[in-house]
Amino acid sequence: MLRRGLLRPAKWSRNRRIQTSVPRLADTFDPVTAERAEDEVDVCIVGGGPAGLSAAIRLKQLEKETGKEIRVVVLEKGSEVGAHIVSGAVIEPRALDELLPKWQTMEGHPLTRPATSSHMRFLTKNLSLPFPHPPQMNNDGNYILSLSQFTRWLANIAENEYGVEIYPGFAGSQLLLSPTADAHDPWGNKVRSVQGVITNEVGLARNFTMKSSFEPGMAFRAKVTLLGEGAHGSLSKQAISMYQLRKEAQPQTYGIGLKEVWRVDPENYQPGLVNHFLGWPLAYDVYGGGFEYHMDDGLVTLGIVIGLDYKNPYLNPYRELQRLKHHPHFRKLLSGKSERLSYAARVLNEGGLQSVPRLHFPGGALIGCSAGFVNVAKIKGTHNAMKTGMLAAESAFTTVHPTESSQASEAAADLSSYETAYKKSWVHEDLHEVRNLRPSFNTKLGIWGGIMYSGVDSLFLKGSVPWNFRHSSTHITEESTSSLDAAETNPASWHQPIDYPAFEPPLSTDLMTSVALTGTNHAEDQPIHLRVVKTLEYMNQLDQIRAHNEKANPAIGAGSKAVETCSKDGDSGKVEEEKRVRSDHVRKNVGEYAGLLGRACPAGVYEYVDQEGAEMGNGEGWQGKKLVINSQNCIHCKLCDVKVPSQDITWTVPEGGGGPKYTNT
Ligand SMILES: Cc1cc2nc3c(=O)[nH]c(=O)nc-3n(C[C@H](O)[C@H](O)[C@H](O)COP(=O)(O)OP(=O)(O)OC[C@H]3O[C@@H](n4cnc5c(N)ncnc54)[C@H](O)[C@@H]3O)c2cc1C
Ligand code: SF4
Repeated sequence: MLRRGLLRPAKWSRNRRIQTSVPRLADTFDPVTAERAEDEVDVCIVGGGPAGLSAAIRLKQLEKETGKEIRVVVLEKGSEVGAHIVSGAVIEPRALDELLPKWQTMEGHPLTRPATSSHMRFLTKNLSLPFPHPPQMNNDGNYILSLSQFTRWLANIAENEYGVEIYPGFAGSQLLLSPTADAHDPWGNKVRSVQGVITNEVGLARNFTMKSSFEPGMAFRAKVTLLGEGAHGSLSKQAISMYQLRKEAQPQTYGIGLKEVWRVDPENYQPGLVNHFLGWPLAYDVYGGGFEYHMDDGLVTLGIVIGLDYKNPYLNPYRELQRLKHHPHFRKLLSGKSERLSYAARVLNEGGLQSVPRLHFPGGALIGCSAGFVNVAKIKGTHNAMKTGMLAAESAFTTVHPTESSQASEAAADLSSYETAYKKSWVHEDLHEVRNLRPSFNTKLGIWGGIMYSGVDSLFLKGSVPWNFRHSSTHITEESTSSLDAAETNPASWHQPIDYPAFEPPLSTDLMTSVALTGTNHAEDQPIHLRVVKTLEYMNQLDQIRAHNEKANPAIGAGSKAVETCSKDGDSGKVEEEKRVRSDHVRKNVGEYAGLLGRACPAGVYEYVDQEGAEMGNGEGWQGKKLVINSQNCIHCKLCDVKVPSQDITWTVPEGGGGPKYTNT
């Protein structure tokens, strides 16, 4: 795999256009007028997860089958493929069976531990009671593995057997738009098409001036751009908003999954065992539960998934996971010579079928969890992510190499055939059957009503009813890009703080001890990638991008102006505006929601600290409190962007290669 700063393969320079003017150091960087190196590819895939890698392999298989050459590039923001992958994971191999039918005979494949028994248990504080599990949770034929290791294996195959170009350490930070409106969005509006992706600049200082290590981001100009960024991707969010892809779908909803990997005492190891847990420690009105999967090599992955529509701002997902391990069941499992190896967290889509947006836009498409194909009843999304990647690849291939019956076109790539194929595929069936289960927990009948409805639907009705439940009665329109989960949060005054038990190391530890296990690192002096910006402003800025691009260098379009509110030196209007936004943020989040992010972020990035002395009057705080963002700790889970009640945090990509370094999550 290519690493940033190393020699590029011959192919790299084939179409690369390097412009000659060198930026003066300490200048402020302007992303719109910047001169960049360019590379031309047929298909640019953002994200080296199961969806992106499956799409890449399928494209190259079609090249082999037809003899028609296609250049495929995968950009991955992690320092290597798998470094940012977090999953359970018990996976259904049906998409893999289709993609690589001979995988069982392939060297080093990681599907070595079949799931041999699956159980559901209901926990009270001290008891673990058997509970009937829905048929969807049957794991016959499935495998327990580390998805991080699975993607590494898939990346090797993509690269070494099929010639996919994979560039880890390259974060897609902007969509490259056509200079003029050359296409129509799904609703008939004249829009600019996506013509590729611009990667993040490297070597910018916190105040946006250029350090000696500065390298502008590269433009990957592509006939087709596939966004496979996983749940709540930052470019996907822009595309969904720009092309109104959610116009006919319900808002997406999310859960936060936190997990640990333990090497357990051999006495407690039951290879192939899958346990799911309902009940304690979560309050009765919180959707979620625990999991425990016995992988290969004496390793057990355990964790908790919590619906982000939780109401009580005092809830602390990290403390819930630590408390879960205090249950007698987990105390026993983790006793003796057991040792914790890893900690990780990531949001996952829970919206299901009702929340799947339009999948294609002029020039590209959303694949995998960028669109949101997790089957919540199964707690599985990998099979659907892979299959949608494959379906999009087939559509992309025909766009790049039109058949005699499909006309070659100069216009932006149209991947509507992918949308049609998805609707006819087993992915759609998989989601259709369970579409009412998760939203049934949001009816007036509450959690117990949801459990009862889900039992009847999953056992007998199997989704064959004429109705579709909505995710919430909260007044958020389908077109809105605001988060439904954020809107579900209650003011702190409606709740009591939660009294979490003290940590009992090594069974349960403080947050920073866990974060240290993620290997997270970001270059210290870089612009803060967690931008405090009002959502409405963010949306207005997206509109401005389009206008701005009319005037800007037509070769290299849009992007980071949309998410850039950090002030630059000497821009006093912006400094004042930024202070006002931060002050509003603190007033809303501390004043009404007891500083929710200080608890909810699973890496301790946000702190509402006391302002001191001269700082008191500088206008960026509220009633003696100010917001501190320890962005170097961010593990890229995306919770803050989804859950912050004020909807004024936008997660953007930091320098490529930064973030966690997961190996077995
Ligand atoms: C706690 C938890 C438990 C789960 N358990 C299971 C399970 O047991 N079984 C199952 O099947 N599914 C499970 N899932 C869901 C499953 O992990 C996802 O459905 C699957 O990973 C989606 O694959 P993807 O390729 O769409 O996205 P991801 O796996 O999220 O991969 C996206 C990749 O894109 C990269 N990326 C993102 N943005 C950019 C950018 N702008 N530029 C460059 N790179 C970028 C990321 O670094 C990442 O490598 C679980 C999820 C979680 C969080
Ligand atoms: S800052 Fe946001 S994305 Fe980063 S770890 Fe915290 S909640 Fe997750």
